[in-house]
Amino acid sequence: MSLLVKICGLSTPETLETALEAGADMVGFVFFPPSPRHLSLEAGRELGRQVKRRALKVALTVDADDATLDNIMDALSPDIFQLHGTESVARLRDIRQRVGRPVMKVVPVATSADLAVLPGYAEIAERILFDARAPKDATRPGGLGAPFDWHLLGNLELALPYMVSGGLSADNVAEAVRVTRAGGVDVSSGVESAPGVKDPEMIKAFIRAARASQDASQELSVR
Ligand SMILES: O=C(O)c1ccccc1N[C@@H]1O[C@H](COP(=O)(O)O)[C@@H](O)[C@H]1O
Repeated sequence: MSLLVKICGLSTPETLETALEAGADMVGFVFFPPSPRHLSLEAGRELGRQVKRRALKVALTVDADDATLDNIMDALSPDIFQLHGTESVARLRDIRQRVGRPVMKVVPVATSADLAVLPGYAEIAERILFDARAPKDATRPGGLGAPFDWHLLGNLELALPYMVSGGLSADNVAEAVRVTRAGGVDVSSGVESAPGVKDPEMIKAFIRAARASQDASQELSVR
């Protein structure tokens, strides 16, 4: 299966176009006011129109209430919701039913104990995204450019598809895929020149490096 590449936190037509033309499978839009990548509903609507089915549109939310989810559905009509907060399994079930779209639950990782939540989420979510656990005093639960210890996923057996994020860049994405055996990768800070400012060359380099990592692992498996 081909590696899914998600570029998250896109906020301008130009960088969105770069990600789409470079072959991103998923493009992420952040709806979380404290984030430097936060989008208004109107900006989300415009960027969403630009995608024209060339990639899956992912709406990133953090403990969003029902009204916010409804507004995002109306503006962006996302293909997937990325739930990046402390949503419980029960809340996940409600959201899944309310939006009628697949959900990708983020599991923050710092130690192996963080993986204990997986069986509950796996009943509802279509996909899991493992991200570095943010420090307690962080202003947001992700998008901080910090990696976690990928070896914690080394022996993971999960029936669901999963992706990995947290401090990825063109330089380390191949190693992250090799260690975690993730089916997808997600990046935000690692393709930016400053928080919230996406860099077209870094986006292209990341997608190239992610694709090359897969070619390399396929080569190894036929030897
Ligand atoms: O991007 C943000 O600002 C953000 C805000 C709140 C929750 C998650 C956020 N981003 C996601 O965090 C991970 C890791 O990002 P990074 O590459 O380390 O910057 C990724 O899934 C982003 O989508």
